[in-house]
Amino acid sequence: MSRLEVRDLAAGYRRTTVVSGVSATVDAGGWLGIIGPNGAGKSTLLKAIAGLLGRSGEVLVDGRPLMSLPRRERARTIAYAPQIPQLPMGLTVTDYILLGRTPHLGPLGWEGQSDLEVVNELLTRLDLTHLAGRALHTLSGGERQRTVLARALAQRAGVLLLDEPTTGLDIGHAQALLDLVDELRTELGTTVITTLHDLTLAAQYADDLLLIADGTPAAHGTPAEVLTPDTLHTHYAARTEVLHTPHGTPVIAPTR
Ligand SMILES: Nc1ncnc2c1ncn2[C@@H]1O[C@H](COP(=O)(O)OP(=O)(O)OP(=O)(O)O)[C@@H](O)[C@H]1O
Repeated sequence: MSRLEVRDLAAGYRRTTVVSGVSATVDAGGWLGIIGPNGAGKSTLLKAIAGLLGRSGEVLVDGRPLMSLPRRERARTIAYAPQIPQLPMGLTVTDYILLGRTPHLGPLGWEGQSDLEVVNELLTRLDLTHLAGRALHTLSGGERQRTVLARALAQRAGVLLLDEPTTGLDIGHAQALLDLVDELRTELGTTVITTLHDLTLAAQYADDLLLIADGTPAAHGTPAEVLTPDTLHTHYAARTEVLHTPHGTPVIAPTR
């Protein structure tokens, strides 16, 4: 169970600041969706939270600064799946997902039965079992995407950061993935932050949404509070109608 707190975070590349003024708290088992137009800084923010970019401000997990944790403990604390991963192409799907277990292996680095069970469950849940022995470079885009997510989920970290996890996935595989993440947060108390372009999916899974525009927070609240036609017009230059499911969840319909 991990509570994540981001305090006045700013980050960028070389001398250019891309995101700034970001503060947010995600309770243990909570789900924060980061949304915003192309180039707004969502991926940069996620990388900065993961500790992969130079930044100012603070990221605390259960009150402890993330960067103060030893490397191995940090890997058990926070897992990150990038939008465009660099893959070691020679590996098989199973061996690649097993890499996610590295922070949990014993001193000799051998994987045990419990590690293999975690990997097998993910292969099943993400519809990858038939590809278990395939080399990564032979996978389709959606298969590769599910494999990358499986590796991040195998890490069983308390905080899960997923950058556009449904990109390239068909609607069924996208739902299966988000359902699995949702189960992890209810069963294990995993705290989740995802960037998502699909605003309807974001509204269905996240407790809260943080809208980033031009590198700064433009709106933060429940999906119903953030996803209004006015906000979408202002920040996305989009024409939309906001419908609602019988449960009251917003459904974003583009209009002509
Ligand atoms: N490695 C980099 N070096 C320099 N600038 C970068 C780098 N990566 C991203 N940027 C710039 O930072 C800004 C924010 O990029 P980022 O990828 O965080 O946006 P995003 O909101 O995730 O966009 P998208 O929705 O298009 O994926 C953009 O102007 C981008 O060109």
